[in-house]
Amino acid sequence: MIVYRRQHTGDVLVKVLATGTFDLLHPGHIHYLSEAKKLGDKLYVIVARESMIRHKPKPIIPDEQRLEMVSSLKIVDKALLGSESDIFDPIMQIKPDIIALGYDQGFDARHLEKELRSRGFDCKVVRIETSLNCLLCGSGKIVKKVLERYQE
Ligand SMILES: Cc1cc2nc3c(=O)[nH]c(=O)nc-3n(C[C@H](O)[C@H](O)[C@H](O)COP(=O)(O)O)c2cc1C
Ligand SMILES: Nc1ncnc2c1ncn2[C@@H]1O[C@H](COP(=O)(O)OP(=O)(O)OP(=O)(O)O)[C@@H](O)[C@H]1O
Repeated sequence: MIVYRRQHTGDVLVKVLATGTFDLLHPGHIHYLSEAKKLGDKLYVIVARESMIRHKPKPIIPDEQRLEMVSSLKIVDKALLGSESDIFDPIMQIKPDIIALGYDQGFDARHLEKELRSRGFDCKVVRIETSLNCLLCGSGKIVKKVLERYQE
C-alpha cells in the first residue's frame, strides 16, 4: 500500500476525506472507512444528500439519521452532510490533503484532482481498490433481501 501519511512536523495532521451514501451501514462501509483512515490522521466523511442521489434508488434512511450513524463510528473524526448544490463546497471547507474514493465510486480520480486544481486547491485523490466480500455488504443488497423476505 502506498503511504501518503506525512511525517508529523509540529502539529500538522493529514486530513483524509471519504464520501458515500451510507444508507444501511454494513461491514463494507467499515472496511472502506478504515482503509481511508490509514492514509492519514483525521478522517472526515461527507454523507451524501438524498436530493443529490440520482444514479440509484434514493436512500431509505433520512439525511440527518445517516449522518448520526456515521458520526458515531469510532474511526470517524468528523462527519457532515454534503452540499445540495455543489460537491466542491464542503471540500473547500474541509480542505483535505487526500480524498479517498471507494472501490466502485463513479468518479475519475485524475479528473477530480484537475477540477480541484482549477479551483486553486491542491489535493491528492486516491482509490481504495479493495472491497470486502461479505454476504450482505451493500445497502441495495440489504434492501433487496428485506423485500424478498417480506414478500414471501
Ligand atoms: C469528493 C466528493 C465530494 C462529494 N460531495 C458531495 C456533496 O457535497 N453532497 C452530496 O450530496 N454528495 C457528495 N458526494 C457524492 C456522494 O458522496 C456519493 O459518492 C454519491 O452520491 C454516489 O453514491 P455512491 O458512492 O453510493 O455511488 C461527493 C463525492 C465525492 C467523491
Ligand atoms: N463491500 C464493500 N467493500 C468496500 N467498500 C465498500 C463496500 N460497500 C460499499 N463500499 C464503499 O463505501 C462507500 C459508501 O458506499 P455507499 O453507501 O454509497 O454504497 P453501498 O453501500 O455500496 O450501497 P448501494 O450502492 O447499494 O447503495 C463507497 O465509497 C463504497 O465504495
